[in-house]
Amino acid sequence: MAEAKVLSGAGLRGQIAGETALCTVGKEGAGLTYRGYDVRELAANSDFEEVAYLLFHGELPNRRQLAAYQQKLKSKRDLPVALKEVLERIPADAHPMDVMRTGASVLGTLEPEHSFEQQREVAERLLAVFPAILCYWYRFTHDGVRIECTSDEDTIGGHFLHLLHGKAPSELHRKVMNVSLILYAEHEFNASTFTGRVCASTLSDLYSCVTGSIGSLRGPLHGGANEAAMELIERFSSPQEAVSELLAMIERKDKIMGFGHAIYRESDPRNEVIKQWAKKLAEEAGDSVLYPVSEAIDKTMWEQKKLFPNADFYHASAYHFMGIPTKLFTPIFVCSRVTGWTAHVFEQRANNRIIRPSADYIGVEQRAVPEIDKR
Ligand SMILES: CC(=O)SCCNC(=O)CCNC(=O)[C@H](O)C(C)(C)COP(=O)(O)OP(=O)(O)OC[C@H]1O[C@@H](n2cnc3c(N)ncnc32)[C@H](O)[C@@H]1OP(=O)(O)O
Ligand SMILES: O=C([O-])CC(=O)C(=O)O
Repeated sequence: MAEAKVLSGAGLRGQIAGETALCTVGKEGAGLTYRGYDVRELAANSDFEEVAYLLFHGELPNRRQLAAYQQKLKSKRDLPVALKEVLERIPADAHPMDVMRTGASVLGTLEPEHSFEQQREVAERLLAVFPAILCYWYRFTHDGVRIECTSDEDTIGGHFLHLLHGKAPSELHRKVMNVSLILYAEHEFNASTFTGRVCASTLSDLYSCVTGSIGSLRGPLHGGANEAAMELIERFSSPQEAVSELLAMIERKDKIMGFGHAIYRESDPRNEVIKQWAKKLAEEAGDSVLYPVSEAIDKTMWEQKKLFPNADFYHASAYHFMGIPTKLFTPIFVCSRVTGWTAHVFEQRANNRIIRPSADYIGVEQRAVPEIDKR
Protein backbone atom coordinates (compact mmCIF):
# COMPACT_ATOMS: atom_id res chain seq x y z
CA MET A 1 0.00 0.00 0.00
CA ALA A 2 0.97 3.61 -0.52
CA GLU A 3 3.67 2.59 -2.96
CA ALA A 4 5.21 5.00 -5.42
CA LYS A 5 4.11 5.14 -9.05
CA VAL A 6 6.42 4.29 -11.89
CA LEU A 7 7.29 7.82 -12.88
CA SER A 8 7.92 9.30 -16.28
CA GLY A 9 7.16 12.32 -18.41
CA ALA A 10 6.44 15.98 -17.81
CA GLY A 11 6.50 17.81 -14.51
CA LEU A 12 10.01 16.49 -13.73
CA ARG A 13 8.42 13.13 -12.77
CA GLY A 14 10.96 10.45 -12.04
CA GLN A 15 13.90 12.87 -11.95
CA ILE A 16 16.06 12.77 -8.85
CA ALA A 17 16.47 16.47 -8.10
CA GLY A 18 18.54 16.23 -4.92
CA GLU A 19 19.03 14.32 -1.67
CA THR A 20 17.14 14.42 1.59
CA ALA A 21 17.37 12.73 4.97
CA LEU A 22 14.03 14.14 6.08
CA CYS A 23 11.36 12.00 4.53
CA THR A 24 10.39 9.09 2.28
CA VAL A 25 7.21 9.13 0.19
CA GLY A 26 5.70 6.03 -1.40
CA LYS A 27 8.30 3.59 -0.13
CA GLU A 28 6.81 0.11 0.00
CA GLY A 29 5.70 -0.99 3.46
CA ALA A 30 5.58 2.48 5.00
CA GLY A 31 4.05 5.05 2.71
CA LEU A 32 5.39 8.10 4.53
CA THR A 33 8.22 8.39 7.02
CA TYR A 34 9.76 11.40 8.77
CA ARG A 35 13.43 10.70 9.60
CA GLY A 36 12.65 6.99 9.58
CA TYR A 37 9.44 7.08 11.63
CA ASP A 38 6.12 6.01 10.10
CA VAL A 39 3.81 9.04 10.04
CA ARG A 40 0.90 6.92 11.29
CA GLU A 41 2.83 6.04 14.44
CA LEU A 42 3.80 9.67 14.97
CA ALA A 43 0.19 10.80 14.47
CA ALA A 44 -1.06 8.25 17.00
CA ASN A 45 1.41 8.99 19.77
CA SER A 46 3.17 12.34 19.40
CA ASP A 47 2.65 16.06 19.73
CA PHE A 48 3.20 18.15 16.60
CA GLU A 49 5.99 20.00 18.45
CA GLU A 50 7.81 16.66 18.81
CA VAL A 51 7.64 16.25 15.05
CA ALA A 52 8.88 19.82 14.49
CA TYR A 53 11.79 19.07 16.84
CA LEU A 54 12.46 15.80 15.01
CA LEU A 55 12.57 17.54 11.62
CA PHE A 56 14.83 20.36 12.85
CA HIS A 57 17.15 18.38 15.16
CA GLY A 58 17.17 14.91 13.57
CA GLU A 59 15.95 13.01 16.67
CA LEU A 60 12.80 12.96 18.80
CA PRO A 61 13.01 14.99 22.00
CA ASN A 62 12.81 13.36 25.44
CA ARG A 63 10.14 14.57 27.88
CA ARG A 64 12.31 17.37 29.28
CA GLN A 65 13.42 18.55 25.85
CA LEU A 66 9.84 18.55 24.59
CA ALA A 67 8.56 20.61 27.53
CA ALA A 68 11.38 23.13 27.02
CA TYR A 69 10.70 23.27 23.28
CA GLN A 70 6.97 23.86 23.74
CA GLN A 71 7.75 26.60 26.24
CA LYS A 72 10.19 28.20 23.83
CA LEU A 73 7.67 28.19 20.97
CA LYS A 74 4.98 29.56 23.31
CA SER A 75 7.21 32.52 24.17
CA LYS A 76 7.55 33.43 20.47
CA ARG A 77 3.83 33.68 19.63
CA ASP A 78 3.13 37.41 19.90
CA LEU A 79 3.04 39.69 16.84
CA PRO A 80 5.01 42.94 16.50
CA VAL A 81 2.73 46.01 16.49
CA ALA A 82 3.89 46.96 12.99
CA LEU A 83 2.80 43.56 11.66
CA LYS A 84 -0.63 43.91 13.31
CA GLU A 85 -1.01 47.31 11.63
CA VAL A 86 -0.26 45.78 8.22
CA LEU A 87 -2.70 42.89 8.83
CA GLU A 88 -5.44 45.35 9.76
CA ARG A 89 -5.07 47.02 6.37
CA ILE A 90 -5.52 43.82 4.34
CA PRO A 91 -9.13 43.63 3.08
CA ALA A 92 -11.58 41.07 4.48
CA ASP A 93 -12.04 39.56 1.03
CA ALA A 94 -8.31 38.98 0.48
CA HIS A 95 -7.27 35.36 -0.04
CA PRO A 96 -6.05 34.11 3.37
CA MET A 97 -3.01 32.54 1.68
CA ASP A 98 -2.07 36.05 0.54
CA VAL A 99 -2.34 37.09 4.17
CA MET A 100 0.07 34.29 5.19
CA ARG A 101 2.48 35.22 2.40
CA THR A 102 2.35 38.91 3.32
CA GLY A 103 2.66 38.14 7.04
CA ALA A 104 5.82 36.09 6.48
CA SER A 105 7.24 38.73 4.19
CA VAL A 106 6.55 41.65 6.55
CA LEU A 107 8.04 39.75 9.49
CA GLY A 108 11.15 39.34 7.33
CA THR A 109 11.47 43.13 7.15
CA LEU A 110 10.98 43.56 10.90
CA GLU A 111 13.12 40.66 12.14
CA PRO A 112 15.44 39.87 9.20
CA GLU A 113 17.67 36.81 9.00
CA HIS A 114 21.08 38.52 9.00
CA SER A 115 23.06 35.28 9.00
CA PHE A 116 22.39 31.58 8.41
CA GLU A 117 23.39 31.00 12.04
CA GLN A 118 19.98 32.43 12.93
CA GLN A 119 18.11 29.97 10.71
CA ARG A 120 16.66 27.79 13.45
CA GLU A 121 15.52 30.80 15.48
CA VAL A 122 13.79 32.26 12.42
CA ALA A 123 12.11 28.93 11.57
CA GLU A 124 10.83 28.60 15.15
CA ARG A 125 9.57 32.16 15.12
CA LEU A 126 7.61 31.53 11.92
CA LEU A 127 6.23 28.28 13.31
CA ALA A 128 5.11 30.03 16.51
CA VAL A 129 3.65 33.10 14.85
CA PHE A 130 1.65 31.81 11.85
CA PRO A 131 -1.56 30.97 13.82
CA ALA A 132 -1.64 34.54 15.16
CA ILE A 133 -0.96 36.08 11.72
CA LEU A 134 -3.98 34.25 10.34
CA CYS A 135 -6.35 34.67 13.28
CA TYR A 136 -5.46 38.31 14.02
CA TRP A 137 -6.29 39.27 10.44
CA TYR A 138 -9.38 37.06 10.30
CA ARG A 139 -10.93 38.19 13.57
CA PHE A 140 -10.14 41.86 12.93
CA THR A 141 -11.54 41.95 9.41
CA HIS A 142 -14.51 39.61 9.99
CA ASP A 143 -15.52 40.24 13.63
CA GLY A 144 -14.05 43.72 14.20
CA VAL A 145 -12.00 42.58 17.23
CA ARG A 146 -8.31 42.97 18.02
CA ILE A 147 -7.50 39.59 19.60
CA GLU A 148 -4.75 38.70 22.05
CA CYS A 149 -2.13 36.83 20.02
CA THR A 150 -0.93 34.68 22.92
CA SER A 151 -2.76 31.91 24.77
CA ASP A 152 -1.94 29.46 27.55
CA GLU A 153 -2.41 26.50 25.17
CA ASP A 154 0.71 24.28 25.17
CA THR A 155 0.28 23.06 21.60
CA ILE A 156 0.20 24.95 18.33
CA GLY A 157 -3.03 23.18 17.30
CA GLY A 158 -4.79 24.15 20.53
CA HIS A 159 -3.42 27.70 20.26
CA PHE A 160 -4.78 28.09 16.71
CA LEU A 161 -8.29 26.94 17.69
CA HIS A 162 -8.22 29.12 20.81
CA LEU A 163 -7.35 32.27 18.82
CA LEU A 164 -9.87 31.48 16.10
CA HIS A 165 -12.83 30.81 18.38
CA GLY A 166 -11.83 33.03 21.32
CA LYS A 167 -12.12 30.16 23.79
CA ALA A 168 -10.35 26.97 24.85
CA PRO A 169 -11.05 24.08 22.43
CA SER A 170 -12.31 20.65 23.51
CA GLU A 171 -9.79 17.85 24.06
CA LEU A 172 -11.07 16.10 20.93
CA HIS A 173 -10.55 19.18 18.78
CA ARG A 174 -7.07 19.77 20.25
CA LYS A 175 -6.19 16.17 19.42
CA VAL A 176 -7.46 16.33 15.83
CA MET A 177 -5.61 19.58 15.12
CA ASN A 178 -2.46 18.01 16.51
CA VAL A 179 -2.87 14.96 14.25
CA SER A 180 -3.60 17.16 11.25
CA LEU A 181 -0.48 19.29 11.77
CA ILE A 182 1.63 16.11 12.03
CA LEU A 183 0.18 14.68 8.82
CA TYR A 184 0.86 17.86 6.85
CA ALA A 185 4.35 18.57 8.25
CA GLU A 186 6.63 17.16 5.57
CA HIS A 187 6.44 15.48 2.15
CA GLU A 188 9.81 15.32 0.40
CA PHE A 189 10.15 17.24 -2.91
CA ASN A 190 6.53 18.37 -3.37
CA ALA A 191 5.99 21.59 -5.35
CA SER A 192 6.03 24.05 -2.43
CA THR A 193 9.08 22.48 -0.79
CA PHE A 194 10.94 22.36 -4.08
CA THR A 195 10.12 26.06 -4.57
CA GLY A 196 11.70 26.75 -1.18
CA ARG A 197 14.79 24.72 -2.00
CA VAL A 198 15.27 26.48 -5.34
CA CYS A 199 15.11 29.82 -3.52
CA ALA A 200 17.50 28.55 -0.81
CA SER A 201 19.96 27.40 -3.46
CA THR A 202 20.60 31.03 -4.45
CA LEU A 203 21.62 31.63 -0.80
CA SER A 204 18.55 33.79 -0.24
CA ASP A 205 17.08 34.37 3.23
CA LEU A 206 14.66 32.02 5.00
CA TYR A 207 11.68 34.39 4.80
CA SER A 208 12.01 34.56 1.02
CA CYS A 209 12.10 30.76 0.81
CA VAL A 210 8.97 30.41 2.96
CA THR A 211 7.14 33.20 1.12
CA GLY A 212 7.79 31.44 -2.20
CA SER A 213 6.66 28.12 -0.76
CA ILE A 214 3.38 29.66 0.41
CA GLY A 215 2.77 30.90 -3.14
CA SER A 216 3.24 27.39 -4.52
CA LEU A 217 1.06 25.77 -1.87
CA ARG A 218 -1.81 28.16 -2.62
CA GLY A 219 -2.79 26.50 -5.93
CA PRO A 220 -5.71 24.01 -6.09
CA LEU A 221 -3.51 21.21 -7.45
CA HIS A 222 -1.51 21.33 -4.21
CA GLY A 223 -2.59 22.71 -0.80
CA GLY A 224 -5.63 24.54 -2.13
CA ALA A 225 -7.32 21.17 -2.78
CA ASN A 226 -8.69 20.89 0.79
CA GLU A 227 -10.82 24.00 0.24
CA ALA A 228 -11.90 22.83 -3.22
CA ALA A 229 -12.86 19.44 -1.72
CA MET A 230 -15.05 21.18 0.87
CA GLU A 231 -16.79 23.19 -1.85
CA LEU A 232 -17.55 19.93 -3.65
CA ILE A 233 -18.80 18.03 -0.59
CA GLU A 234 -21.13 20.74 0.66
CA ARG A 235 -22.90 21.00 -2.69
CA PHE A 236 -24.80 17.76 -2.02
CA SER A 237 -27.60 17.05 0.41
CA SER A 238 -27.41 13.24 0.19
CA PRO A 239 -25.01 10.46 -0.86
CA GLN A 240 -27.37 9.58 -3.76
CA GLU A 241 -27.23 13.13 -5.12
CA ALA A 242 -23.42 13.14 -4.70
CA VAL A 243 -23.03 9.91 -6.67
CA SER A 244 -25.21 10.96 -9.59
CA GLU A 245 -23.55 14.38 -9.89
CA LEU A 246 -20.09 12.84 -9.52
CA LEU A 247 -20.78 10.40 -12.34
CA ALA A 248 -21.69 13.36 -14.55
CA MET A 249 -18.50 15.16 -13.51
CA ILE A 250 -16.42 12.09 -14.33
CA GLU A 251 -18.17 11.85 -17.69
CA ARG A 252 -17.27 15.49 -18.36
CA LYS A 253 -13.67 14.68 -17.32
CA ASP A 254 -13.80 17.27 -14.52
CA LYS A 255 -10.96 17.16 -12.02
CA ILE A 256 -12.18 15.99 -8.63
CA MET A 257 -10.28 17.84 -5.94
CA GLY A 258 -8.83 15.85 -3.06
CA PHE A 259 -8.22 12.75 -5.23
CA GLY A 260 -5.12 11.33 -6.89
CA HIS A 261 -1.47 11.98 -6.16
CA ALA A 262 1.71 12.70 -8.07
CA ILE A 263 3.67 9.95 -6.25
CA TYR A 264 1.38 7.50 -4.43
CA ARG A 265 -0.13 4.74 -6.51
CA GLU A 266 -2.89 3.11 -4.47
CA SER A 267 -3.43 5.18 -1.35
CA ASP A 268 -2.17 8.16 0.60
CA PRO A 269 -1.21 6.88 4.09
CA ARG A 270 -2.33 10.16 5.68
CA ASN A 271 -5.87 9.58 4.45
CA GLU A 272 -6.67 6.56 6.63
CA VAL A 273 -5.63 8.58 9.70
CA ILE A 274 -7.57 11.77 9.06
CA LYS A 275 -10.57 9.80 7.77
CA GLN A 276 -10.96 8.09 11.16
CA TRP A 277 -10.83 11.41 12.96
CA ALA A 278 -13.29 13.00 10.52
CA LYS A 279 -15.70 10.15 11.31
CA LYS A 280 -15.33 10.74 15.06
CA LEU A 281 -15.95 14.46 14.61
CA ALA A 282 -19.01 13.72 12.45
CA GLU A 283 -20.43 11.51 15.21
CA GLU A 284 -19.73 14.19 17.81
CA ALA A 285 -21.47 16.81 15.64
CA GLY A 286 -24.46 14.50 14.96
CA ASP A 287 -23.77 14.85 11.22
CA SER A 288 -25.80 12.68 8.87
CA VAL A 289 -24.91 14.36 5.56
CA LEU A 290 -21.33 15.59 5.11
CA TYR A 291 -19.49 12.46 6.18
CA PRO A 292 -21.79 10.03 4.28
CA VAL A 293 -21.50 12.29 1.21
CA SER A 294 -17.68 12.21 1.54
CA GLU A 295 -17.71 8.41 1.79
CA ALA A 296 -19.99 8.12 -1.25
CA ILE A 297 -17.64 10.29 -3.31
CA ASP A 298 -14.64 8.28 -2.05
CA LYS A 299 -16.28 4.96 -3.04
CA THR A 300 -17.44 6.20 -6.45
CA MET A 301 -14.01 7.63 -7.33
CA TRP A 302 -12.38 4.29 -6.60
CA GLU A 303 -15.02 2.28 -8.50
CA GLN A 304 -15.03 4.58 -11.54
CA LYS A 305 -11.47 5.89 -11.77
CA LYS A 306 -9.34 3.84 -9.35
CA LEU A 307 -8.47 7.18 -7.77
CA PHE A 308 -8.10 7.40 -3.97
CA PRO A 309 -8.53 10.30 -1.55
CA ASN A 310 -5.30 12.15 -0.79
CA ALA A 311 -4.49 13.90 2.52
CA ASP A 312 -6.74 16.82 1.62
CA PHE A 313 -10.10 15.12 1.07
CA TYR A 314 -11.16 14.12 4.61
CA HIS A 315 -9.33 17.08 6.08
CA ALA A 316 -12.11 19.17 4.55
CA SER A 317 -14.91 17.67 6.66
CA ALA A 318 -12.66 17.32 9.75
CA TYR A 319 -11.86 21.06 9.70
CA HIS A 320 -15.49 21.91 8.98
CA PHE A 321 -16.70 19.96 12.03
CA MET A 322 -14.27 21.97 14.19
CA GLY A 323 -15.96 25.19 13.07
CA ILE A 324 -13.08 26.33 10.87
CA PRO A 325 -14.17 28.52 7.93
CA THR A 326 -13.32 26.89 4.59
CA LYS A 327 -11.10 29.73 3.44
CA LEU A 328 -8.74 29.11 6.38
CA PHE A 329 -8.07 25.45 5.46
CA THR A 330 -5.00 25.96 3.27
CA PRO A 331 -3.37 28.45 5.68
CA ILE A 332 -3.47 25.71 8.36
CA PHE A 333 -1.35 23.66 5.97
CA VAL A 334 1.19 26.53 6.09
CA CYS A 335 1.17 26.46 9.94
CA SER A 336 2.32 22.84 9.68
CA ARG A 337 4.42 22.61 6.49
CA VAL A 338 6.62 25.52 7.56
CA THR A 339 8.49 22.83 9.52
CA GLY A 340 9.19 20.72 6.44
CA TRP A 341 9.97 23.74 4.26
CA THR A 342 12.50 25.22 6.65
CA ALA A 343 14.11 21.86 7.44
CA HIS A 344 14.64 21.45 3.68
CA VAL A 345 16.20 24.91 3.49
CA PHE A 346 18.65 23.92 6.26
CA GLU A 347 19.48 20.75 4.29
CA GLN A 348 19.94 22.66 1.04
CA ARG A 349 22.20 25.22 2.70
CA ALA A 350 24.31 22.49 4.30
CA ASN A 351 25.20 21.01 0.91
CA ASN A 352 24.39 23.65 -1.66
CA ARG A 353 24.76 24.01 -5.37
CA ILE A 354 22.53 26.50 -7.17
CA ILE A 355 19.54 24.67 -8.71
CA ARG A 356 19.55 25.53 -12.37
CA PRO A 357 18.22 22.90 -14.80
CA SER A 358 18.23 23.21 -18.57
CA ALA A 359 15.36 23.42 -21.07
CA ASP A 360 14.77 21.85 -24.49
CA TYR A 361 14.46 24.82 -26.85
CA ILE A 362 11.30 24.56 -29.01
CA GLY A 363 11.21 28.11 -30.44
CA VAL A 364 12.10 29.53 -33.88
CA GLU A 365 15.58 29.24 -35.42
CA GLN A 366 18.08 32.02 -34.83
CA ARG A 367 17.26 35.10 -36.99
CA ALA A 368 18.34 38.72 -37.58
CA VAL A 369 16.56 41.56 -35.75
CA PRO A 370 14.63 43.57 -38.42
CA GLU A 371 14.65 47.38 -38.29
CA ILE A 372 11.59 48.67 -36.41
CA ASP A 373 10.01 50.24 -39.56
CA LYS A 374 10.23 46.95 -41.43
CA ARG A 375 8.28 44.82 -38.89
C1 LIG B 1 -1.45 17.65 -0.13
C2 LIG B 1 -1.46 17.64 -1.62
O1 LIG B 1 -0.97 18.55 -2.25
S1 LIG B 1 -2.12 16.30 -2.35
C3 LIG B 1 -2.63 16.82 -3.96
C4 LIG B 1 -3.83 17.73 -3.85
N1 LIG B 1 -4.37 18.02 -5.18
C5 LIG B 1 -5.58 17.56 -5.59
O2 LIG B 1 -6.30 16.88 -4.88
C6 LIG B 1 -6.02 18.01 -6.95
C7 LIG B 1 -6.65 16.86 -7.74
N2 LIG B 1 -5.64 15.91 -8.15
C8 LIG B 1 -4.85 16.19 -9.24
O3 LIG B 1 -4.99 17.20 -9.93
C9 LIG B 1 -3.74 15.22 -9.57
O4 LIG B 1 -4.07 13.93 -9.11
C10 LIG B 1 -2.38 15.64 -8.96
C11 LIG B 1 -2.05 17.10 -9.32
C12 LIG B 1 -2.41 15.53 -7.44
C13 LIG B 1 -1.31 14.71 -9.48
O5 LIG B 1 -1.20 14.96 -10.85
P1 LIG B 1 -0.50 13.92 -11.85
O6 LIG B 1 0.67 13.32 -11.19
O7 LIG B 1 -0.30 14.64 -13.12
O8 LIG B 1 -1.67 12.86 -11.99
P2 LIG B 1 -1.60 11.45 -12.72
O9 LIG B 1 -0.42 11.35 -13.60
O10 LIG B 1 -1.81 10.43 -11.67
O11 LIG B 1 -2.91 11.49 -13.60
C14 LIG B 1 -3.31 10.35 -14.27
C15 LIG B 1 -4.65 10.55 -14.88
O12 LIG B 1 -5.64 10.64 -13.89
C16 LIG B 1 -6.36 11.84 -14.00
N3 LIG B 1 -6.57 12.37 -12.68
C17 LIG B 1 -5.65 12.50 -11.72
N4 LIG B 1 -6.22 13.05 -10.63
C18 LIG B 1 -7.51 13.26 -10.93
C19 LIG B 1 -8.59 13.81 -10.24
N5 LIG B 1 -8.44 14.28 -8.99
N6 LIG B 1 -9.78 13.87 -10.85
C20 LIG B 1 -9.95 13.43 -12.10
N7 LIG B 1 -8.95 12.88 -12.81
C21 LIG B 1 -7.75 12.82 -12.24
C22 LIG B 1 -5.46 12.77 -14.77
O13 LIG B 1 -6.19 13.76 -15.43
C23 LIG B 1 -4.76 11.82 -15.70
O14 LIG B 1 -5.59 11.55 -16.79
P3 LIG B 1 -5.03 11.65 -18.28
O15 LIG B 1 -3.91 10.65 -18.34
O16 LIG B 1 -6.23 11.32 -19.11
O17 LIG B 1 -4.57 13.07 -18.42
O1 LIG C 1 3.84 15.38 -2.47
C1 LIG C 1 3.07 16.06 -3.16
O2 LIG C 1 3.22 16.21 -4.40
C2 LIG C 1 1.91 16.75 -2.58
C3 LIG C 1 1.60 16.35 -1.17
O3 LIG C 1 0.95 15.37 -0.92
C4 LIG C 1 2.15 17.15 -0.09
O4 LIG C 1 2.92 18.09 -0.33
O5 LIG C 1 1.80 16.87 1.07
